Formats: sequence, structure tokens, C-alpha cells
Amino acid sequence: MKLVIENVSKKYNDKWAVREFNAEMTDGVYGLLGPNGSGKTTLMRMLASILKPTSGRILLDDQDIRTLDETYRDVLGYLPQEFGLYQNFTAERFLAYFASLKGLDKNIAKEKIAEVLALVNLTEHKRKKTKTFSGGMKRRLGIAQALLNDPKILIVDEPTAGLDPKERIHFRNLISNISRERIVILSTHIVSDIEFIAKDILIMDQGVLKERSDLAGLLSGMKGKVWEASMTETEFASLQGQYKIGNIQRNEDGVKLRLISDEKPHAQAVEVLATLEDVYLYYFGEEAVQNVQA
Ligand SMILES: Nc1ncnc2c1ncn2[C@@H]1O[C@H](COP(=O)(O)OP(=O)(O)OP(=O)(O)O)[C@@H](O)[C@H]1O
Repeated sequence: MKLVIENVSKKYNDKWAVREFNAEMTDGVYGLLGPNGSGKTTLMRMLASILKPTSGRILLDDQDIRTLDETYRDVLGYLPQEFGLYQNFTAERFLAYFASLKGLDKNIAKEKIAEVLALVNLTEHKRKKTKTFSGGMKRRLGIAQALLNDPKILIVDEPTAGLDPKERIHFRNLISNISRERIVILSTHIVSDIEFIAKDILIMDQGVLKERSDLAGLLSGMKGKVWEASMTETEFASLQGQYKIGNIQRNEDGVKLRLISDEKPHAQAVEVLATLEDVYLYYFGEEAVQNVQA
């Protein structure tokens, strides 16, 4: 399957939330990376066919998804950012409810529910009420719901928000495991969510696709831009505001910095290998990185 986003824009009142976005996707995980407000949810909602683009089209195997309508929804799984669970439902009942909404035959639904519960590792909790679930379990149940119709396209919007590091790792591995023979599009502002599972990373800022590449491509684009330098507090003070600064490590002798600069920023600076976090810092600055860490 091939999903094509063709010149898609979305305007709310007089503000462009997404502007002339173009991308082509085949099977695999695609990470949509950008800070809050960059337009990720708006794009995801258009991909889920909930929101109509102001202009442009989204095509599945050369057909407009709005024309495909039900046929498109049959191959789509969507986990929105705000995903409400019926607190008094058990996991199993919750899935049965969604299966009936998706029009699954009762017998097929039963099999499918067992299958998706196993896939997200919730079989032993299927009779527990969702209100007793941790954040990670709720997200996994959300994915189970989205997988009921065995979607060829799976859209997950900021799925790791509020999860602790261990739950995040579990969730990441789950996404990786279910990405074979599907297009999985995952939006996040957390670099580690997609760093090692995404086939391609799409960097989005203020509604615009800034860059698209695999991890290696993004990192090689940072060659000559990432530096580490040790200096005194006074030198550090004079550098502030001139560069995008990542880590600041203080010791008895002064400060050790990791920073982004097109030229050697300091006599003692040493060029180092970039990480995706440096790419994020390069595009979005210190403020966005601090928001992520907060
Ligand atoms: N229904 C709406 N009406 C007006 N403006 C909106 C609406 N939805 C989003 N916006 C604006 O469009 C821009 C993009 O928002 P969007 O929610 O798509 O970004 P995001 O990257 O998903 O951010 P977040 O992670 O905070 O949801 C923001 O400036 C937002 O305020």
C-alpha cells in the first residue's frame, strides 16, 4: 500500500496549522516529530479522515481517501491523543464494544479480541476494569482497539504522553512488533519514542515539513555542527545566547557544554557525533528541548 500526502494544508480561521505538506509512505513506522503546536494532531486528524484539508489531497493507492470513505476506514486504525476509556468496562467488554462499532461479526470479534489482547500483552487483565489500569496499560488497550480491524494504516497521536520510561519502552517495542506489513504513523515530541523504530523521521515545525530522512541521514546532516567544549564560567557567560546549548555539565574547573554551531565555537571545542536529540535542538532550540524534559 502507498499513502500519499499531496500538498495538504489546513487553515483554522486565519491561521495555517499545516502548510503544503507532501510525503509518500509505504509499509513501516514513520515518526512525525515536532514540538507542541507544530501541527502534528491536525495532520493526523486529516490522515484519519476526521478533518478535511483546506487544500490538497491524501491518496491511498492513488485514490482520494475522502472518495474511498468507508473503504478507507475499513483499513484504518486510529489512536487519538485524547482517548477516553469507559472506566467501568472491563478491557474485554471495551474491545467488544469497539468491535461492534466497527461492524465486526460477533464470532470474528471474539477471535479478534483474544488476538489483539495477546498482542498488547493484556490477556491476563482482560476481566479487569479499565479504571484499575496504569497509563501504559490504557495506551496498550487503545492500540488493541485500533488493531481490531487489522488495519493496513495505523495512526497513533502522541501515544507516550504521561507514560513512565519503562512503559514507554514497552510501548515502543509493541509498535515495532506490529509494524510489519502496515503503515504506522506515530507523532511525538519525544525523540526517544521514534529514534530506533522509525524507518523515516519527518520533522515538522509550524505546520511545515522541514526534513524527512532516516536516522542515519538526519545524523549525517549534522556533521560539523555538534561540539563539546570545556570552559570557565566567564567564557560560558559570554557564549550564552550565541548558540543552541544542549547539556550543561558543571565541575570544579568550570563548565562542559554540548552545543550546536556551524563553526568551531571555542578554541577547546571538539566535534562530536550527533544524536537525534541534537537534531531536535538544531531545529527547535533550547526552549522546545526544555519543554520535552519538563
Ligand atoms: N480547532 C482549532 N481551531 C483553531 N486553531 C487550532 C485548532 N486546532 C489546532 N489549532 C492550532 O493549530 C496549530 C497546530 O495545532 P496541533 O494541535 O495540530 O499541533 P500539535 O503539534 O499536535 O500540538 P500538540 O501536541 O500540542 O497537540 C496550533 O497553533 C493550534 O493552536
